Amino acid sequence: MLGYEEALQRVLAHAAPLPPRVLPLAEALGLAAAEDIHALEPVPPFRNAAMDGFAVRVEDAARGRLPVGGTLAAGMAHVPPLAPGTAVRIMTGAPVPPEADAVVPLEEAVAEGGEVTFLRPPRPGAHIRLPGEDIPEGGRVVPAGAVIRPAEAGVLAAIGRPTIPVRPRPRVAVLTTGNELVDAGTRPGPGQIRDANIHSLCAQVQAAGGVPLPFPRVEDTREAVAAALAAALEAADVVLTNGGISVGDFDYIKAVLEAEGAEQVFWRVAQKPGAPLGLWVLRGRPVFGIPGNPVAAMLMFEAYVRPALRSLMGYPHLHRPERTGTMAALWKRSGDPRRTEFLRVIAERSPEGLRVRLAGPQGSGILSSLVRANAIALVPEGLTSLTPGDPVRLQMLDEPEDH
Ligand SMILES: Nc1nc2c(c(=O)[nH]1)N[C@H]1C(S)=C(S)[C@@H](COP(=O)(O)OP(=O)(O)OC[C@H]3O[C@@H](n4cnc5c(N)ncnc54)[C@H](O)[C@@H]3O)O[C@H]1N2
Ligand code: MOO
Repeated sequence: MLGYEEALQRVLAHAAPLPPRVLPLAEALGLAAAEDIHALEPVPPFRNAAMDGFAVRVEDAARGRLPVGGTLAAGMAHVPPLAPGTAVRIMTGAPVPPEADAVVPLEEAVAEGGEVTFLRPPRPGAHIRLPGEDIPEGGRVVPAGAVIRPAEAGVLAAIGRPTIPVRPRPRVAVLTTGNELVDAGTRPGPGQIRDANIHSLCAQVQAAGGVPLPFPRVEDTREAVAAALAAALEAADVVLTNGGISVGDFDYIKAVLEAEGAEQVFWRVAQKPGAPLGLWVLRGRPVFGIPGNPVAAMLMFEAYVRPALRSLMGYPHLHRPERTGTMAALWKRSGDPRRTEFLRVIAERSPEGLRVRLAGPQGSGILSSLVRANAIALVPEGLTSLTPGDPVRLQMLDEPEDH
């Protein structure tokens, strides 16, 4: 059976960055630039004062008292020439007259009766900001793939780009299936349980940067599954189906996908939980068949869907930080050892490094132990136990992707 690493590679091979969209800066925040952005003009565009004070010629200022001829404010379109042997009051951001070669801050000047003297002679170029000293004309301000943060938004605005082509947020349809499910706000009747996964999966989509599209719950019939799938493919870039993907009598997802002519990328992976995970491509869109058990659903999202969404968004880093921890207690595998096992663990800093213990019982329906976990421990196939002191491969859940 297909292994975890190979399945992940196949997922990423079907998650090429989405076509760019030009978005206003505020909407582009957190998204990856789709192309290199260069400045068409220098920033700042003209010589201007870095301090409130006096614009002078250095040689005049060195001679002592100077008459003050007017005031230059930021935003003035026309700057009169600086007459020889005079100073002019100037405010931060105002254009510096071409004849001036220094600005003396107010704190270093004594102004009295229309004249000014300086505590010390200014250096040539003092407190004058030069055109292009921030960004030269033609300079690259944002490389393709860089994520737009507030600083990039500011720089882009400064070069006259109120919009930018970015990789957009993928719209992700989330379809939960199962006749036993009722809404979170409903008291379950006999045999019913609340639909936890629509909430956990939509939250995971949002946390990954995507736009969740929660669909009305899908009944366990072929017709209902087919209709929901068709609607989801209309509305979304990626479809997540949840439940109904195993071998039960009412598991219709796979059969419907096949009947619709979907290309199966894989179905079933040698892993626990999440063995029945599948990926199909239908009408050019990836459709993930995610197992219904609540922990399997969330872990499969974390292991496969989250990196895929990040890849669609053109992010440079797809994977959580990996560390090696040290097992603090015994863990014994139950069942077939020919599969990767994802354990919910708590990794705690200690002087010897990260000490790792289980976050609780590891059953596929026990979501509370995922609440406590801050890492996933990956146990490779073949290993039947971990004993105290054994090294263990960790993926850190609460830390941003770094590779
Ligand atoms: N004979 C076999 N039986 C099962 C196998 C197998 O290989 N052979 N695999 C098991 C594994 S592993 C899993 S995981 C499940 C996955 O099955 P499905 O994806 O078809 O999921 P369902 O049967 O629909 O549901 C499984 C379980 O999860 C509960 N569930 C489903 N959806 C939700 C939801 N939205 N919120 C909360 N809980 C949900 C559902 O009630 C079931 O208890 O199959 C095993 N069986
Ligand atoms: O693999 Mo299932 O996903 O254990 O619960």
